[in-house]
Amino acid sequence: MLKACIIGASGYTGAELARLLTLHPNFELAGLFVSQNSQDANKPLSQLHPTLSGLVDAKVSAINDDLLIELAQSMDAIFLATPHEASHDWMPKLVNGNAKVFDLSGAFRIKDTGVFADYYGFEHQHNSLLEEAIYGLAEWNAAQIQQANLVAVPGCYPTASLSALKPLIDNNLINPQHRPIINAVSGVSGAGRKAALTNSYCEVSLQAYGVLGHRHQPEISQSLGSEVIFTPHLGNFKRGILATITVKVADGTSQSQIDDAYQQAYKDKPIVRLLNHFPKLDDVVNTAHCDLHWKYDANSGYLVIGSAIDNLLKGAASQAIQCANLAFGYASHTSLIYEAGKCR
Ligand SMILES: NC(=O)C1=CN([C@@H]2O[C@H](COP(=O)(O)OP(=O)(O)OC[C@H]3O[C@@H](n4cnc5c(N)ncnc54)[C@H](OP(=O)(O)O)[C@@H]3O)[C@@H](O)[C@H]2O)C=CC1
Ligand SMILES: CC(=O)N[C@@H](CCC(=O)OP(=O)(O)O)C(=O)O
Repeated sequence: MLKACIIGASGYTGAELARLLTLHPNFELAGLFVSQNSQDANKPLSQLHPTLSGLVDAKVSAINDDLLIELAQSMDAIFLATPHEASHDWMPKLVNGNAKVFDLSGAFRIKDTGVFADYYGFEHQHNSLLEEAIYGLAEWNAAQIQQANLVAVPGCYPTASLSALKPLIDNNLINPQHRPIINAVSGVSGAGRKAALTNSYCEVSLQAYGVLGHRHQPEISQSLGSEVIFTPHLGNFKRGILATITVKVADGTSQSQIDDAYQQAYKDKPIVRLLNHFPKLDDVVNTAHCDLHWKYDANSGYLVIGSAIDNLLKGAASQAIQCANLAFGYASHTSLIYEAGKCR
C-alpha cells in the first residue's frame, strides 16, 4: 500500500480526500494535518465531518516545519488541501523528499509569476517549482502527470470549462476572432469551510462576482492557449458547478466535426460522460464525473456547451486522486467510478 497524508484535512476538499483515500485499494491514509495553530488540532476528523463517522475517526494533528520535512521522506503521496499561500510557503520543504505532491490550491498552476501579484495578492517566490509543476487536468495531461513529482490540481471552474473547450481547441474548431464566453454557477462550498459574511446562509443569493477579474480566467486561458470571457456566479446551494459556454466556431465547421471532436477526446475516459441532454447538477454532485452536452447552430456558427461537475470532487479531490492514480501507474479512474454496483 502507498502511504498518503493530507494537509488541510479538516476543510471541505480535505474531508473528501480523506474519504476517497480510505476507500482506495492502493492507498493507506497515514496522516491528517491542519495548521500549526488550528482550533481543530487533536480532534477526530469524524467529529468535524460526522458523515465520516466509522470511516475516518483518526485525529487531525497540527503541522510544523520539522513534520513537513519528515512527511516528505516517509510518505509516498502528500495531498495539500490548504490555502494558496500555505502551499506556496511549504512546497520547497515538501518536494525534496520521496513523496509526490498533489496541491489542490492555485499556488503552482500558473507559469507567469505576474499573475500571482495581480490575481492572488502575493508575489511568487519559487520560479523553479512553477516550472516543475505539472497541471493536473487528468484527461488531457496524463503522460506528464505519470512522470510528475509535483502536480498542481486545476481549479473547479477551470476543470468544468476546459473539459468543455479542449476538444474544440485541439481540433482548431474555435474561431480565433471570438473569445469563448463562459458563464458558470457554483455552490457555496467552492468558497471553503471558513465562515464569511459573503457566504453565510442569509446573504447568498444568485449573483455574478469577480467579473472580468477572477483568478480562474488566466488559469483557463493558459491551459487553452486562448483568451476567454469568464463570469462566475455564486448560487444558494451547497455543491456543484454548472458552466454554460458559448463559442463562435471556425468558419465552415460541421456538426459532425464537433461531435467527433468530443467523442474522440473522451472515448476510453469514463469520468467524462457525453450526454444526449444538457447536464443537471444533481447528476454529478457526490460523483467524480464531468457531464457534457452541446448544441450547434450551423447557420450562425454558434455552439453552446453545458458542463457540470461537483466542485469538491472532479473540481478538486477526485481529480487529485485521478492524478495520483496516474502518477503511481494506475488507471486514472481507479476507485472513482461505479459499474454494476462495484467500484472500478
Ligand atoms: N472548495 C472548492 O470547491 C475548491 C477548493 N480548491 C482549493 O483547495 C484548497 C482547499 O480548499 P477548501 O477545502 O475549500 O478549503 P477549507 O477552507 O474548507 O479548508 C482549508 C484547510 O486548510 C487548513 N488551513 C487553513 N489555513 C491554513 C494555513 N495558513 N496553513 C495551513 N493550513 C491551513 C484549514 O484548517 P485550519 O485553519 O484549522 O488549520 C483546513 O483544513 C484551497 O487552496 C482552495 O482554493 C480547489 C478547487 C475547488
Ligand atoms: C464559490 C467560490 O467562491 N469559488 C471559489 C473557487 C474555488 C476553487 O476552485 O478554488 P481555487 O481557489 O483553488 O482555484 C472562488 O471563486 O474563489
